[in-house]
Amino acid sequence: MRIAFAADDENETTRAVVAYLTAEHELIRPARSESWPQLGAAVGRAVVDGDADFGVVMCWTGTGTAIAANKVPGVRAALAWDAWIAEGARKWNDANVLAMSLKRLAPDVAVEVAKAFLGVSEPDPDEAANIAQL
Ligand SMILES: O=C(CO)[C@H](O)[C@H](O)COP(=O)(O)O
Repeated sequence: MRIAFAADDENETTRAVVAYLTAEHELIRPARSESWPQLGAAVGRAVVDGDADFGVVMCWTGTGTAIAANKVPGVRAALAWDAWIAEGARKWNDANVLAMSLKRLAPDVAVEVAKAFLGVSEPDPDEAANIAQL
């Protein structure tokens, strides 16, 4: 899949996520900046515009990039810190952008979270009515 990715800092965790996305998906970098509001918005726009299937954003907490992405109409960005939360965000919320903390997730956990998020092909149809209200 085409994954739009941005992070406002680089460390072992972001490098592990980039390596995974590059190996398993097509990595798209819609913006290079250290401004987390701009990065979150750029990834959100890439998803909504159809340039990417999903987005992954990372900042120190994950929250700022999630908020910035969610300001783009049509984006449903979810902050996730473990695989269950990430999988649930896709299944039950049809999230289209994953946000993670690059400071609090170990590299292997961040990759596991991204894999769980991107591993769900379709949201749960039982949630369709709820998702439609978002
Ligand atoms: O987690 C973040 C936003 O939620 C940022 O990564 C953190 O606040 C650092 O930002 P800056 O480099 O602009 O000081």
